[in-house]
Amino acid sequence: MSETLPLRVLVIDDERNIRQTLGICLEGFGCKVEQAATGAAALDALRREPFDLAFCDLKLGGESGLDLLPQLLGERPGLDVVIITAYATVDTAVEAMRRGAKDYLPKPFTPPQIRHLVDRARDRRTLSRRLGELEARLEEAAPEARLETASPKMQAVLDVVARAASHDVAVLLRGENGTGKGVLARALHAQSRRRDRPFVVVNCPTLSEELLASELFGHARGAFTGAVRDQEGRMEAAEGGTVFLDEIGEISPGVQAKLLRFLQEKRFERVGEPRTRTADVRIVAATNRELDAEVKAGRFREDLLYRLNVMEIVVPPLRERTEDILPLARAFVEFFARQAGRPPPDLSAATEKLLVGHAWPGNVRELRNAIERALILARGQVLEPESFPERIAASASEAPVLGGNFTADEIEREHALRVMAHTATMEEAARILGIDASTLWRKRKKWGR
Ligand SMILES: Nc1ncnc2c1ncn2[C@@H]1O[C@H](COP(=O)(O)OP(=O)(O)OP(=O)(O)O)[C@@H](O)[C@H]1O
Repeated sequence: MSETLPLRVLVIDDERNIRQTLGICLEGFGCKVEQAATGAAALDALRREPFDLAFCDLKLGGESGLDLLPQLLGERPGLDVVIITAYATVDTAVEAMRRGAKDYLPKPFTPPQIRHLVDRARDRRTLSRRLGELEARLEEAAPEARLETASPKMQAVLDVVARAASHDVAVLLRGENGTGKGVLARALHAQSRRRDRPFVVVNCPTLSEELLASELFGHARGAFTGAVRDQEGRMEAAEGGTVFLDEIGEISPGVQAKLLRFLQEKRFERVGEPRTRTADVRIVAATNRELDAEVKAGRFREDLLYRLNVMEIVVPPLRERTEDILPLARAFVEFFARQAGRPPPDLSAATEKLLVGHAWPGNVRELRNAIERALILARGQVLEPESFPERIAASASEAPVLGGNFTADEIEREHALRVMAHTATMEEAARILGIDASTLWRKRKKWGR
């Protein structure tokens, strides 16, 4: 597995000697170090680069490190600040902590003391990341992702994900709803050198244009109604990590332009603020649409598509990796049984046949929901087909298959329904089917859908 990103440390001291000694020592512990001799230089450096840790002298020539402290934190709220001083007294230590310092280092200091402070800063960073992950998992009550697969198609996808992880390029995941694009984006992050930094999800279509721009890039107080204070965006919050943009095909032209600039230059402005900021994040985007078609239709910028799909990964639908159905189903049974505090039931042979035979238009999400529901309904130690919804049971026994004993009309209906299951609009489905939307509309009425 690749190295993680080094801790970025800013040393703020007016004495060149101290800056250099501390710098050499920190570099020896694997940190990336920059130096600043004045408060203004320190603030400038913080604006340019998101540091993790700062060592700040209590006396900076005529300036006071204690007064500088709130300004440093105002610039980077997540920064860990350690105050250094030759004038150690309990009072200044308490005051420094009160103003937001994380630690206190009396001069003269020794390398083991510095190492201890660096380790503490690393631990804090890891803890806050893990807390974020746990909160996200609690919110979704999601089972552990199962990344083993017996399907050659899915294995090929996982291989590309592993390769993409070690190259810091933008990745576009394409696939139907519920195929696990979010799960793969998370896996990619976890295998990359950014894994100790945040993984942040932005669900694009749930927000209006203005709110999405503000969600991504932040806003200044008063930028729009309801913007009561300055707010950082998800790009800043994810500094050093990965931002997962779900349903990227849905974003408006205005946000497309902002995102393109960000991908080109890593620069952006908060909504309503002239100042240009930078953020170092990897973008992973996902879509269930044919973005090439969206480009042709003039709804999606071609230059943005080429920035997003430096690597493109197509995630196969569950019906094209039937080998995965039962292992996933068993993993979900275990998870939901554990949640309910009961022993996991077995799948009967009839249930296994049913699950493997269903087309799963909603993919892994549909399978997960079906198992969750079945566990609520089934009391016994074996899950039988009766605990599954009618449409799943029916599709296993009756779904027409190519080359089977079915009329062309039945095959057409099945094909059209499956296409409609993974398209956002009737127009899109009609385009794929090669008919016009009004014809599809009439056919649907005839089929009772
Ligand atoms: N390999 C896997 N192991 C365990 N759970 C999975 C796996 N793949 C998908 N899931 C589960 O299936 C559901 C859908 O996954 P996910 O949200 O990643 O799909 P998606 O393709 O991003 O869907 P959408 O396009 O609708 O956002 C989630 O509940 C997720 O936990």
